[in-house]
Parts: sequence; C-alpha cells; structure tokens
Amino acid sequence: MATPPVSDLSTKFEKLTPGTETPEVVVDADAGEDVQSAAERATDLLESSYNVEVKLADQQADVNSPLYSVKSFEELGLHEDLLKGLYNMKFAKPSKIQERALPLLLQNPPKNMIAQSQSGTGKTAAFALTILSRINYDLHAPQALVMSPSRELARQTLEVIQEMGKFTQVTTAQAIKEEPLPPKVNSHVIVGTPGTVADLIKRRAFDPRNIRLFVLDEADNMLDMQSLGRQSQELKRFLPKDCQVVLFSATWADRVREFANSIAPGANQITLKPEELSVDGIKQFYVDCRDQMKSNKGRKYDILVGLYSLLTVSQSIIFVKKRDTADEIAQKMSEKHHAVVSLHGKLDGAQRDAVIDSFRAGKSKVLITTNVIARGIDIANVNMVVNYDMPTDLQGRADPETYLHRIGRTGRFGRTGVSVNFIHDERSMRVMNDIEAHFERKMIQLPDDLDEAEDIIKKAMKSGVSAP
Ligand SMILES: Nc1ncnc2c1ncn2[C@@H]1O[C@H](COP(=O)(O)OP(=O)(O)OP(=O)(O)O)[C@@H](O)[C@H]1O
Repeated sequence: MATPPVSDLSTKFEKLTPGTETPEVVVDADAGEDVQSAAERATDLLESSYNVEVKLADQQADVNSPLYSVKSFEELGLHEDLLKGLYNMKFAKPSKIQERALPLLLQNPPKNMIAQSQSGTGKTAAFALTILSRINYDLHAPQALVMSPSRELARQTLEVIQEMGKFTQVTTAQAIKEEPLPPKVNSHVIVGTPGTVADLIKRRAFDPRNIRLFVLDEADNMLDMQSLGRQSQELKRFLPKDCQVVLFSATWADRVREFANSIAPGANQITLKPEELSVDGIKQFYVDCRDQMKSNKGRKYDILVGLYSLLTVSQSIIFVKKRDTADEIAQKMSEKHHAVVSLHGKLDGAQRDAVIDSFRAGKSKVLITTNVIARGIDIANVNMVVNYDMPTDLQGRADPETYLHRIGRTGRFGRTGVSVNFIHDERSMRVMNDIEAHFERKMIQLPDDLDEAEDIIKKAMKSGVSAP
C-alpha cells in the first residue's frame, strides 16, 4: 500500500492513543550498550536560585544562530496533524537544521541524508517529522527503524516521536535490552539499540521489507564503534534497496565519513566546519588543580566539592572516566547532602531507567556518569557540565567529538550553560589544549579562589555572553 502524499494524510487519520495496538518491545543481549560501556574510558547544590535562561525568540531572530530560519513549519509542507503536534510542544519556528533538512528529507523519490548540526539544535525533530510524514498509517507493520547508541537515548527519542505524533495514528515500539519481547511487532516505528534490533530481525519478529526509513542517530558514534558499525551495516542488508537512510550527528570525524557514505550512498549532505560546532550559549571554563594538588593543599575531589558547596546550579552532569569513580564521587557527595545519582554500564536496565527518570524529573540534581550518556540526552534544566576527567580515546589522546557531545548536554536550544574542565596534570592540560585547537576556541581559566570562581560562573550562567 502506498504512502499517501504528505498533504493527503489528514483524511486517513483517526485519533488513536499511540502505543495502544502494540506493546512496547524489549529484548535481551544488546551489543550497542555493551560496546558503549566498554568505551567508558574515558546539588542539590543548595537550593537553585537560577532559572535556566531561555531567550528562544531572540535567538531565532538572529540570522547567525543555528536556531534561525527563514521559513515557518507551515511552509515546510508538513501535515496539519504534525503541525498540531509541534505547536502542542511549543515549537514556534523551525531551527536552521530543520529548515534545511526537512525539504530534502521529504522529497520524492526519497534520497539518503547525512546531516550535521550543533548539539541541541533540533536534529531529533527533523528525523521524527520525516518518519511521521512518511508512514503509511493504514499498514500495521514497522516502517521506520531508528538506531540509538544508548538505551537512554532510545527511550527519549521514542517519547519525542510519540509526542510529536500525538495527533496521528502512530504506534511505536522500543527495542532495548532486558525488556519483554512480543513475538510479533506491528508498530509503525521501532526505536532501539542496534544489538536488540538485530535480535528482533533474527527472530523474525517483524518483516523488514516494509521498512522505508532507516535512521542512525548519533551515527558517527555508531559507525566508529566496530561492532555497532558492523551491526548497522548487517541490519541494512535486510532492508529494501530503496529504503531511505538518514544519518544525523553533531560531529563527523573524517575517519567515519567514508563509512557513512557507504551506508548512505548518494546522500544529500549538510556539514559544518569544526570551528562552527561550538554552541555560543555554552561558556567553557577550566580549573587548574595542579598547584594545589602538588602542594597537597587539596585533592581534585575536594576542589569539586568545594565548588559545588558554593554554587547554586539548577541541574548538572559530571563526566568521569571510570564507573568506580562515578560511584565514589556520588557516595561522597551524598554524604555532603547533595542530591546525586550515578549512571553507568554496570547498572542493569531497570536501574538505569530509574536513575535517568529521577534526574529528568528533577528529583536528583547532579548526575555523575561516564560517556554512556554523553550523547543526545536532552534535559532543559542542566546548566552545568563538569569534565572531572577529560575525554580521551583508548590511546589517551584528546577526544574532541566526545567533549563536544558532553558539554552539549547543557545550552540546549538557545539556553545558556557552562562547562568546567578539571585539569590535574600535564596530560589533562595537553588534552584540553588539543580540544581548544580542534574547535579554535579558548577556554577560560577560573581563579583558585572558589568564591571568585563561583561569581564568574554565576555571571556566565545569567549573561548568555559567549566565551571569547
Ligand atoms: N523548532 C523548535 N522550537 C523549539 N524547540 C525545539 C525546536 N526543535 C527542537 N526543539 C527542542 O530543542 C531541544 C533540543 O533538541 P534535540 O534533542 O532534537 O537536539 P539535537 O540536535 O538532537 O541535540 P544532540 O546533538 O545533543 O543530540 C529539545 O528539547 C527539543 O524539544
């Protein structure tokens, strides 16, 4: 059965609660998450007195902002039920990536897409709208497959699709580790991690021949990780030849571009230069702990806690290299009465869900984590990101892509936020300098005096002024 043209869909729609037809799918063994975890090498801060500053209207009026667009959602030719969904989510205007990508994504015959845009600029909505525009709602079978690198991101993306499609008949299923698997999946959209989706296909839980859209979110990350890249490629072999392949990410290291081109041949491409990637609303700082640590005046951890005891931050995320460090810091900060949780690959699925849900609901104020949720997670109240350990690759070299994704957990869609790097030795300084050089952006040193540092961070959070 053919998909009705975008403008014809209204006649086909009846109200239906998303997800009522098919229970959410869940499975076992998920290599996606395991691989992600293996790569983990890498307060209630008193009462919050700062509200996250949002100047969306101003930002969307600035032609140089990635949030600016010439057009409206109506002009992008979206169906009125999707427009309703967008307005219900309080989306007034498309962002630049939405304005540029949507006409290309919706053209017929469909063309593949490899797209890049800064963190927090609305890439999810761009592919979610494409999916919701392309589904044939009369056909009760999976037609879009979305791959995410982590269970947290898969769950979040699923919710976005459900919310955006609230006024359509869309049905969705999630394919993530440790969840019960129905023998047959009939939902229009499956969002999952690659290993679990592969498992679904292996078990013939759905017919892949109906898939018309294959989306790899955070695609560079998946293609860069050998087993995920292989899995994604294998999955693609089961899909129809004319299936539209859509790859989105904020970062595209050169080494994965070739792979991307092979998985999405002939794609339309939207790219940015490294120096265009930094989000202006995120002010980037560092504390140099080297002298204090040398003179035994304080350990790195004491400096972190000292900073947190002074700062009033809405919510924040602290990134560390090892799972044990995450747990240790969480425990010590809890003893100091901060509302802290830790999240990493050692936890089981239910525990991970409980932790992220509690943080999302604002019940905990500080999330300490490894790279496992460095990408995609969208929580508006996060206004500080701390790199307790600088992000490095397995060889100990600077990992600018992970750095950009980590700090991108703040400053979402025009909000302001700060990031603070903890520099404790020559190596971490070198890593930071390499990241500065990569993005052509200097980070600002915070003074040793924590009261002064607090003052600077406070102003940065309020001002929205870019770091030089
Ligand atoms: N046109 C819009 N108007 C208002 N808000 C929007 C619009 N598009 C997206 N948003 C909101 O902006 C936030 C960031 O969007 P999203 O998570 O899609 O960013 P992203 O580009 O995928 O980020 P990342 O690179 O971190 O994955 C979300 O809270 C989303 O609801």
